Amino acid sequence: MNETPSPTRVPTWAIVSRVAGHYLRNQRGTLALAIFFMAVYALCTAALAWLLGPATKVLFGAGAISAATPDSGLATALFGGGKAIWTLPVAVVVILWTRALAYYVQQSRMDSVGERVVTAAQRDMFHALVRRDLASLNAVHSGTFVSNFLYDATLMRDAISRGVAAVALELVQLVALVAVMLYADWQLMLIGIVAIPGVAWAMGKIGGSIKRTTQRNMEQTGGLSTTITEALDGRRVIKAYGLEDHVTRLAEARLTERLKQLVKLAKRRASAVPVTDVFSGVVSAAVVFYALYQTAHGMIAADQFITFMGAMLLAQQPVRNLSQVYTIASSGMTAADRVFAVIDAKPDIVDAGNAAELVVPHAPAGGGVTFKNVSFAYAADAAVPAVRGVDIVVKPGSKVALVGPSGSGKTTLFNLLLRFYDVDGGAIAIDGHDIRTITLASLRRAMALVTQEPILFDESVAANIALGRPGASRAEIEQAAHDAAAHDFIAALPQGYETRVGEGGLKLSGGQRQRIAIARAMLRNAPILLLDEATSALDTESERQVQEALTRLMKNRTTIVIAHRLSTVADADTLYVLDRGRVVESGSHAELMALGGLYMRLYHHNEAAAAEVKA
Ligand SMILES: Nc1ncnc2c1ncn2[C@@H]1O[C@H](COP(=O)(O)OP(=O)(O)OP(=O)(O)O)[C@@H](O)[C@H]1O
Repeated sequence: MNETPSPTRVPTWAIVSRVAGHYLRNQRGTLALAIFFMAVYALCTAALAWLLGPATKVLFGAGAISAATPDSGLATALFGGGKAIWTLPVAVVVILWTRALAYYVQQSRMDSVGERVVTAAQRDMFHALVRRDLASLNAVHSGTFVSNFLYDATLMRDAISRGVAAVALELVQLVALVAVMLYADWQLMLIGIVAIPGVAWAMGKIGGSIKRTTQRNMEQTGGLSTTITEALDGRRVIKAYGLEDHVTRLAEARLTERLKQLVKLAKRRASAVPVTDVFSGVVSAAVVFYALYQTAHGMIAADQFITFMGAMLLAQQPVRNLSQVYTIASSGMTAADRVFAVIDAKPDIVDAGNAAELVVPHAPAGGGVTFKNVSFAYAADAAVPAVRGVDIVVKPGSKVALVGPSGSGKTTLFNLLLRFYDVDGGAIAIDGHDIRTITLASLRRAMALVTQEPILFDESVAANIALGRPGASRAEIEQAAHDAAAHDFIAALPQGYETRVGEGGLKLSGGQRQRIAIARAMLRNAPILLLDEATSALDTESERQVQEALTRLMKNRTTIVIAHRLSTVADADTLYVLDRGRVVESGSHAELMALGGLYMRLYHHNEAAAAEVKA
């Protein structure tokens, strides 16, 4: 089973432009507000650096302030004439409070943008997921999808709310601080700029490594989700066979493997700040050296020097944060790539361009099904066709049974009729219409499928029945339940039709679940009924009740039934006996028994097994 749905396929710019164009587009207002407050935050930081000049003047006297300083007029107006003792502290408080408010607004807005983007992406993922072909759903383990949904989407959110937000915030701050540094001394500033290529190169290296480690980590998270879903889905078998230790070992192996990658990732991420510090340390030393040289030669005033150093020290934090942002963004890109891979997966089984809506009347007017020379092989086992040269005719209103040993192709024929897969050769038609020429929705509307293990969702009984025909009235739901011999037990449940059935319908017995599934099929009122071993998992009493319900359900409908217990289909109009993908015999029960072939052997084998069970 493929657990690696998406190696990195798309360039970074394409991912960024897709997030921006598709997901951030309708959040422009919030983004503009956040960016405005980021600018306010940055200006406040720059103002703090600038304030160091006047503060120096106050502390060291007027001689400390450079006459050439362009803002000395403003500084004098605000802080001159002894006012500084009041105005300077007030300015510090006002700037810090404004900065705090700006931080809160921009951060909360950006977080909400991140959450909205992720929810929109999850919505798109789910939409694409449920519309995928069965083949592609089968090819990826459900645990991987769970991890796409929860883990990858969260990394994507972090990249936006902590990554994009921080990039914008820190960049604006950096620009403002650079402006202060330039104003204080442009030559010193040039020395500072020398560090940028070095830091960028180092960050590129670290980011690339983080991307690769994140990719592996995501795959392992998918594997871990798989182990957890399997352990929960198989809980009954695990308990019955005492497999707790076995599955715990599996989970531990996954966790240990994942931990290794997480530790590696943590190391890569943590290396971003020190690497930046190494570069900025060298540059700071060079700046200090040159500044001291200038001071010694009377080329720079004390307030300029202090302002420059203040701005440079304040700039360390944005530079550090930017280096970390790169690591968060790298993970987010990898995650977004995987998320988009899920969203972009297009089903192969789609409506043909000129597909028509098929309306199938109930028998006897319609509902005839024909398989003509049908062949099909699953992609996983392309060399061995699952069915080949199959010819089956199901007349409207008749009951046809598909029988045969395990693996002979019975379920595959259902899969093909429902167009879960397309035939490789031959054709399937309903009332003479090739099913590839009609819309998928109308094709599937014409059929009701009742499976051996009915699928119930953790909703109310009424909601589960209503899935047969969304929008059905309460009276119609109850009528369907009556017809399925389910009304009495439903009425006896604690909240009647409003009782939740539990995960997978676990709060109900097998027979009860089956009758709810039959009620659902009753409500669907489809002209063609597909029964897949509908009674084989039940005890005698439940089977009798379900069988009665099924008999009512089959009235005026074409029925195709897969059966292992041949006694339940002895009354079928025609039985098709499959063996290794081919129809080897067909006819009524009596005809097939008279033939004395595979069917007769299977029948005797069945009878003997049933007698053994009774004994
Ligand atoms: N999703 C799949 N991918 C690959 N091979 C498959 C798949 N499903 C079924 N097969 C193969 O196709 C063949 C027919 O399987 P199918 O499920 O149609 O048999 P069946 O008659 O319904 O068996 P059973 O009575 O045991 O349910 C088998 O060899 C099986 O291994």
